[in-house]
Amino acid sequence: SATANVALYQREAHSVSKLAHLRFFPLAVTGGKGATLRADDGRILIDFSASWGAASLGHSHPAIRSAVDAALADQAGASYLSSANLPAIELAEMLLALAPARAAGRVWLGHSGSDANETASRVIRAATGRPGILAFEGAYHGGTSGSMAFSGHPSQQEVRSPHLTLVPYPTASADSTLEVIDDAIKRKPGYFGAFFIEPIQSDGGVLVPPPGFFEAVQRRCRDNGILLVSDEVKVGLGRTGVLHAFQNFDIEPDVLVLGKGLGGGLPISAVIGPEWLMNHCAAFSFQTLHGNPVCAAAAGAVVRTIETEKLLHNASKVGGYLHRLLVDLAARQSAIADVRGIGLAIGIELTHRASDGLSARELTARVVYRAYQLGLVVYYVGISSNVVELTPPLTLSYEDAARGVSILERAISDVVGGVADEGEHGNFTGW
Ligand SMILES: Cc1ncc(COP(=O)(O)O)c(/C=N/[C@@H]2CCCCNC2=O)c1O
Repeated sequence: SATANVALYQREAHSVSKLAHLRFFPLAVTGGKGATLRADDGRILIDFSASWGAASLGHSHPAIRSAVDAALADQAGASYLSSANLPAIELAEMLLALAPARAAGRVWLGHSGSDANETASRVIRAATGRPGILAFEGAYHGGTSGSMAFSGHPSQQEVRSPHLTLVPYPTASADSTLEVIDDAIKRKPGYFGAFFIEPIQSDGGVLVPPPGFFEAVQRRCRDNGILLVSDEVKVGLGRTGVLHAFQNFDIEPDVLVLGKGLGGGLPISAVIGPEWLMNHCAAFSFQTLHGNPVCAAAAGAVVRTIETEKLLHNASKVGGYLHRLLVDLAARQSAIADVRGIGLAIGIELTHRASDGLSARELTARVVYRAYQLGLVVYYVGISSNVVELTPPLTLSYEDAARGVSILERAISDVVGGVADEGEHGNFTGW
């Protein structure tokens, strides 16, 4: 019942800070298995978010449990700063073997996508002497000062670097964005050291670039000595049905950034880049628990399991099935303006409802809240907060995909039909 949730929520309100809250409904989780979460009132909910893509193997995956247990049973220290450890070395070797040739030099291990992107931007500036960074409007590269500094998401306006040049994300035509890029590079030759891209721009609204766009971006980077950095924190590691999301295009980045799903729910990230860059100097970017054997072992289990359980295939097949179900749903629900994405990285854009003056943002907040009430966990993204984002575990089954979509359909119908929501969603500000 809702009171049980509120009870745990009330306990949380008297102990846990709200500084990290990005809340859409009063979910309190006490457990989880596969693509489901158990709420503290005993309800089992389908999880179409996987905690923003981190639970890549779903919840309580045995491969992660046994890897973590083994790493803890004979713990090789708790950091790779001042001693090497086998799990971190094994993980680095695995990631180098999977990395694109241009990036296959050395691996830095961190805790999060934020510290990984921050490290990549800092070391590129230090190693090239070029302070300028190109990135896209709407891009989310992190929540630390150093990674917000070159993000373009509206939630991160106050901390932008003066060396950041944001370019518009291309919609149908790439030409106008390419002109902006050409102009920026021409004005400041030798100034830009890095161009940060997300193969699919997630928090900006699950945006897929027009064909040929990233190839054109890469040509400009290569022609002007600008390193192409693929931020695959959310859509990498199999989510789009191929190992690296950049492989959906004919490009090869110079630097690859991984996070979220790399640890399967444990905090670990990676920057993979050429040796000249990644060995620029020692003692350059470190935090105490970086490269600890437990998280490294979990990540090794994730990378191995993607292979052994053929999760690229599953992401592609179940992702395609999910996409088709949602396109069919869009034909029945005028509130859905677009369904887009690749594999198990999908965005459902909702549009405003002229009939009752609900803004797209308000409609989306109500749909997400109602879906939670009906048993589906899903959040929204987008520069206008009107895109329902699906980043379920890569292990998602056809059955759970179908169950989740039918709940989503009911949620949309209830909100559009005025059935749902006693206004409680208003207590949750989301972004
Ligand atoms: C492409 C991309 N790059 C870097 C990050 C930052 O990762 P961390 O939140 O692990 O520091 C993210 C994080 N994305 C946010 C995390 C916070 C909640 C909002 N939704 C996200 O997925 C990201 O999507």
